[in-house]
Amino acid sequence: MSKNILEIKNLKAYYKVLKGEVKAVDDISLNIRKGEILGLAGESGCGKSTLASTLISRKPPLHYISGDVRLLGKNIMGMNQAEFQKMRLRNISLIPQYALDAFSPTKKIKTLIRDLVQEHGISTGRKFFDKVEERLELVNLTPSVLNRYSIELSGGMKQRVIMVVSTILDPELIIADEITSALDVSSQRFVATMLANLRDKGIIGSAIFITHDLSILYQIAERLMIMYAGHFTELGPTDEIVNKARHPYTRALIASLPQVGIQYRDKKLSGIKGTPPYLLNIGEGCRFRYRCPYAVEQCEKTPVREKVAEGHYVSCWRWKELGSDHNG
Ligand SMILES: Nc1ncnc2c1ncn2[C@@H]1O[C@H](COP(=O)(O)OP(=O)(O)OP(=O)(O)O)[C@@H](O)[C@H]1O
Repeated sequence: MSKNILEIKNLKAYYKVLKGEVKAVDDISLNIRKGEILGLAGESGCGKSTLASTLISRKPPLHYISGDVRLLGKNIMGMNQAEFQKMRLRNISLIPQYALDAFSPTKKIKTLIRDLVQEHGISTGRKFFDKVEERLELVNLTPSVLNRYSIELSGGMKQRVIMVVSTILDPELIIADEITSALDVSSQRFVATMLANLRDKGIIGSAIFITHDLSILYQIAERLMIMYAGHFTELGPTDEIVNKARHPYTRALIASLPQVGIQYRDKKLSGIKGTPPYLLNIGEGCRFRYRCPYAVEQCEKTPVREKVAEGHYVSCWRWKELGSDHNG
């Protein structure tokens, strides 16, 4: 059997809007290995959440365009809603941001959990809530939160409740989408570490951890993938990406690693002027070329993905000559 839980090949998913197509996920390839935490990072608008939505829901105006996505060997892009729903929570599960806030503040957490999982055809009897209570303790919450209202919980507590619900059926793959972004620094670390603990205990298999915050990924992810403006930029072991990145954009991200408590979306990338391009009907070429200090004529063509070292890939025409000690 494959050592990969998820295999994504040349995936394209675009928003179809009145003026054309927003190419938010454009030719992304990525395998998720059994048991790993992969960090997915990049500036706001680079397509991280769109990649998560493409895997989980694909609601209009988001449309799958092409490419192959296999979860546990099954082609999930070819599945209808009912077929995919059977894999939700059991095989693949999303931990969304702010999930509890979307529900009625007049319902107790226990009722909210019941509503959430019943949508997936899961029975919510005594046995189910015994397991919920056990899991709440694992994330340092007491079972008493079940009888409280969501407005009585802090952001970090709510995120941990959602983590418990999303992982209750021990899914092989978790996608955590910006689950730490709205939290203060100590809660961010706590929630991220909790997710890593669930993996270490074998409760979840693998995870894709999406965040703006590279410093959190540095602590919990074995590999990092960087996206820029819907394109693949760089992928590799975390240490190698942090210390020996080849892509000028990755290097700029690393160079702009925030001081404690400042997220880099709140801060301009040091040394790089400008903002990411608008992805509506965007054409050929490296999408970073408008901001890249090393851009040349060749960058008008979309770079191909090349192997730098074992497990380390980059999409930049100039990666070899630039080496790994330039500064974005
Ligand atoms: N419903 C939509 N219709 C059209 N374009 C969209 C829609 N949702 C997102 N986009 C565009 O798709 C691109 C990718 O957005 P996405 O939210 O996936 O980025 P992100 O990296 O997750 O950003 P953030 O970190 O801010 O959440 C952006 O250019 C965004 O404007």
